[in-house]
Amino acid sequence: MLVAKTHKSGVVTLTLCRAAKRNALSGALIEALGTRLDATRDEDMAVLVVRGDGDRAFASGGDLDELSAIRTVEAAADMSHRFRAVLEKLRSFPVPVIAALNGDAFGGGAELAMACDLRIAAGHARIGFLQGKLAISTAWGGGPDLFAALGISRALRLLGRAEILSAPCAREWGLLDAVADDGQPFEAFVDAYVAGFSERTPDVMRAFKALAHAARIGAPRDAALALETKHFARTWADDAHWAAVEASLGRAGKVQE
Ligand SMILES: C[C@@H](C(=O)O)C(=O)SCCNC(=O)CCNC(=O)[C@H](O)C(C)(C)COP(=O)(O)OP(=O)(O)OC[C@H]1O[C@@H](n2cnc3c(N)ncnc32)[C@H](O)[C@@H]1OP(=O)(O)O
Repeated sequence: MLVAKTHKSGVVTLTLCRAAKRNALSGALIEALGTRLDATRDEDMAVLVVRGDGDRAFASGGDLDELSAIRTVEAAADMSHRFRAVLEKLRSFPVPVIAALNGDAFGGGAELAMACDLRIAAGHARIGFLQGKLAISTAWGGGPDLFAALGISRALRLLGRAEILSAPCAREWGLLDAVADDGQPFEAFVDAYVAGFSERTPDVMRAFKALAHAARIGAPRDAALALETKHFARTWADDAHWAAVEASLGRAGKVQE
């Protein structure tokens, strides 16, 4: 199995299972990820976590052995479209997607991390857009994502110098949202971070993700506002809202007089 799926209280986790090759993104692995995402999107969950197996790599990039068979402009463009289409499934996934970097995210692996809404990492993890070193540019939407996340100068610096950032440095730059403390087991760190989201109702997390996606794609303001009203009205009228109001007023379970 190339992509394993586990469930835990409002959280679905997809794990890239190719640790022996440092979770290098082969065509089969990317296809398996796309299939898993399609089969998962309608499930009842607050958040999706994507991680790599093992502790060396989240994903070491495109599978350099396999991709070396691609030699023409047309075949390269086709590969770019096919792989990007799978990463788009993460960008438009109906609930927030958290990349949990158990290890390094390099090249296409960094693009995969950027396709997620949030990134958290083990202390030893590194992130690097190494494409320039291989005399290629980004291919799967990671370039635009990086410029949106870091601004022009920092993104160009990372790409142009093929710099590798340590997790603490990436955290400082805002590329990572959280980094595990020294000695903190990675699973416990991920669980603790994710718990802050999984306490929310799946509907509310879908609403927040819709707004996040609108922001990512630069949706016109009118469209973003229409989305906001649609989701707000639906969540407002939902029983979960009134139960939460009662609980916050300390009236949970009391009979109304
Ligand atoms: C194509 C492009 C794109 O954007 O599309 C990119 O991704 S450009 C970026 C491409 N990525 C990279 O340049 C990073 C390449 N990988 C690494 O730097 C390293 O493997 C680390 C990720 C730091 C892990 O180092 P570590 O010492 O733990 O493992 P290692 O280097 O011995 O690798 C273990 C096994 O995984 C394989 N392996 C590692 N990365 C691979 C990759 N990207 N494609 C295909 N195989 C890969 C190695 O050949 C080796 O296979 P055997 O055990 O059979 O010998």
